[in-house]
Amino acid sequence: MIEISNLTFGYSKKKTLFKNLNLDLQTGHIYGLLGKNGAGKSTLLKNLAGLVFPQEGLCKVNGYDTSKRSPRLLQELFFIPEELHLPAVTASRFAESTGHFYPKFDMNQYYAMLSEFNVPINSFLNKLSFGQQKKVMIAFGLASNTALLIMDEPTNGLDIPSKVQFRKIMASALTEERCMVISTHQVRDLDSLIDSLLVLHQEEVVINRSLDDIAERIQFTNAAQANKEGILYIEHHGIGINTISTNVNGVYTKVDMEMLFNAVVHNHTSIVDILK
Ligand SMILES: Nc1ncnc2c1ncn2[C@@H]1O[C@H](COP(=O)(O)OP(=O)(O)OP(=O)(O)O)[C@@H](O)[C@H]1O
Repeated sequence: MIEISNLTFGYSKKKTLFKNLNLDLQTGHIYGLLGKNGAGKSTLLKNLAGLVFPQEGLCKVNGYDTSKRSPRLLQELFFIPEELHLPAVTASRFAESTGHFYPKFDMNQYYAMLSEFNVPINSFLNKLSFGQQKKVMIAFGLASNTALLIMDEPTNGLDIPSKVQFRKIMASALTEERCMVISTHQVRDLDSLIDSLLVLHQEEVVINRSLDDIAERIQFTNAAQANKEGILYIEHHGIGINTISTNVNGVYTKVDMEMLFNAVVHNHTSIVDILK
């Protein structure tokens, strides 16, 4: 559904953020996009949403070039940016005036999610707290039932109970026809939500793998349980040492996304190579 080929982009010609970046994403998945501050996560999402245009290469969603911003594409794509500037209308009025741009928009689903998130539907959106505004947009984006839903830092501003609700609501809204891409630095917020991990590092997507694929190739254990010859990365914590090692015995361990991300950004190319 998403095909990015040889994407080169920079806000100025001199400094590129991506160079010949390639990426293929499929429907039926929730992808988590990780990268250091300034790696270009938001910019990559904006290329996908057709809000900025490649200098070179092509970004396609459902076969449409996103830079052309065709109505047929835009009705199947919803982007929730990190910062919101919502109008002075109620959540109900907003849906009545905007929902019809999305042919599969479901008003009942929208109200059900707002109720689950406990957001007042009769207050002006611009008077709601940042977290409440985020919840309205998340509910609207999910209820739009677009084939592609892109969220930039959706959990920013959500309190702990709302993050739990967010994960629950997201998981229930995924279908085989939808693709969701979420960027965050709050790696823990993605736990038990995403099924595939993308890591953007040094102008490229260096990891694009399902968590199952990752667990098949590498193991996350403490030092005592690690396959000593296969240790690829270690991290000291208060009471011991955690390791990433090659999976030689076929035992699946839970993927520690934070540790994997740390390993990648510290340039442990052997891990990237194993996950290629
Ligand atoms: N509109 C813009 N004009 C010029 N430079 C920009 C613009 N937007 C972003 N940048 C620059 O592009 C780089 C990547 O920014 P981007 O926001 O995509 O990174 P990010 O990975 O989302 O960062 P963060 O994790 O801090 O949100 C940064 O160096 C930023 O200063």
